Amino acid sequence: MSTGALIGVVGPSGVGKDSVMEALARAEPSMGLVRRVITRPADAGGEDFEGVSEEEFARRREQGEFVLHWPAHGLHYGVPATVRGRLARGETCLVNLSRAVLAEAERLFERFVTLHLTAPAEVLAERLAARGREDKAEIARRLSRQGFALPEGLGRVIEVANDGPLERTVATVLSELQAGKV
Ligand SMILES: Nc1ncnc2c1ncn2[C@@H]1O[C@H](COP(=O)(O)OP(=O)(O)O)[C@@H](O)[C@H]1O
Ligand SMILES: O=P(O)(O)OC[C@H]1O[C@H](OP(=O)(O)OP(=O)(O)O)[C@H](O)[C@@H]1O
Repeated sequence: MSTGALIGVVGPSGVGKDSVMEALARAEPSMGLVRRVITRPADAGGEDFEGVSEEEFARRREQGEFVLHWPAHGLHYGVPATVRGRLARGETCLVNLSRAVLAEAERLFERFVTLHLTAPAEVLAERLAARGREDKAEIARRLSRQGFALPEGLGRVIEVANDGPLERTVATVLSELQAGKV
């Protein structure tokens, strides 16, 4: 069996990373979602994640339980190393990443694809307000990162606008992935 591809989904806050990942997994049952470990209260809402304390996160990091980890928005995010077993069993996995770890992810995973989602600034602002997980100040901080570019020299990048219906984004992503025979 061939190794599964890891699809790292990136883009500015509010662009729809989690929504697109969930819709892709619904549309294509061979794709699985990676549940991240985050130092965020477990009942914050939004994506399905495992909420842990700072101490527990540090303990897991030191034990090598994360294959990737990074700080952002005053939180710590970790990708459980168990994703390696899933990929080895041929599963295609979707994971929400920071743009800052893409080069490292390419080095670590044999079949890595970046899915870069985009949307106009006013759409991001409207969506973050409607999502309601963060207060106004935190939304402003998140919006200020929207211009943050992808690192130079990445291998395989698929860029898709998520400014229309989710179904359209999903169809475009699936056809781009198939075109590249991921
Ligand atoms: N294509 C879309 N059309 C309309 N609303 C969307 C679309 N994609 C995402 N949303 C909404 O935008 C908000 C932010 O989406 P989310 O998936 O949390 O983005 P991100 O993970 O990139 O911050 C959510 O309330 C979600 O329901
Ligand atoms: O370095 P960046 O590419 O800007 O990404 C920073 C962080 O933002 C996102 O987090 P999260 O999903 O918690 O926030 P979001 O839903 O508001 O994007 C993403 O998953 C990273 O953890």
